[in-house]
Amino acid sequence: MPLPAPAPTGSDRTDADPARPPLTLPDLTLCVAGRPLATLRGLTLRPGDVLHLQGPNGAGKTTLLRALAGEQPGAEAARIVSCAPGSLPARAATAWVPTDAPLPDDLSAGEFLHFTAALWSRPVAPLLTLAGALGLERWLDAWPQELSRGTRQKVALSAALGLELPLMLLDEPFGTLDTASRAALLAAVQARAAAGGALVVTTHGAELAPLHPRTLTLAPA
Ligand SMILES: Nc1ncnc2c1ncn2[C@@H]1O[C@H](COP(=O)(O)OP(=O)(O)OP(=O)(O)O)[C@@H](O)[C@H]1O
Repeated sequence: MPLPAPAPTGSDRTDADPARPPLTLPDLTLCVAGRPLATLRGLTLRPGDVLHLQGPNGAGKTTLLRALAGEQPGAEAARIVSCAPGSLPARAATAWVPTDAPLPDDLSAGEFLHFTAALWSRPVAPLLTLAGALGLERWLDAWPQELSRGTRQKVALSAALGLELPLMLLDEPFGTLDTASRAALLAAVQARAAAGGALVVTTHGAELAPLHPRTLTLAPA
């Protein structure tokens, strides 16, 4: 399950720090099952950067995000807050929202937001504020199985963005959202960046264009 992750404590705490860029990606070849998939030119994401990760279907966008989240090999050379992907400090600094993010069956949407905030030792207010902006008030007492796909995604996005971690990895976050919710999500992404968060966002569309993001296009290896 992408969220929650271990709660950061003591020296693991990774609030935005310009001296520790949220993400450093060297030139690397992304491999899946031992086969080269895509090549990346190196980049460093600093607090406030929004990176639009783009490329055709099958280029490896999701694979790269999963590797950065520490869920599979492939990006061992990357550094997240100066630490290896999958390490505790890296995971403590990263909010990862895949497409169709799973939610626990035994928590209502609101309970999930409270649980996530408590696990990360963060205030729940930002998570609830985002949930409100995404129109989730009437769904906070509902179980995941009662929610539509887009509504579940809004819950996961509210949890991830509301934690206000240094790095957010969002895979096709606009894909299941209605028009009003897309605008609310774009505003939330912009606010996180303005507050010093760094975000990597995949989308085939032009939703991020108003933010003038940096871009990284995956090229076949
Ligand atoms: N665990 C795996 N084993 C083998 N092949 C895999 C594995 N994971 C992904 N792939 C392959 O890697 C390629 C890249 O997939 P990925 O989902 O990362 O692409 P994407 O750029 O996100 O595509 P889309 O735009 O369709 O979401 C695909 O050909 C996929 O089948």
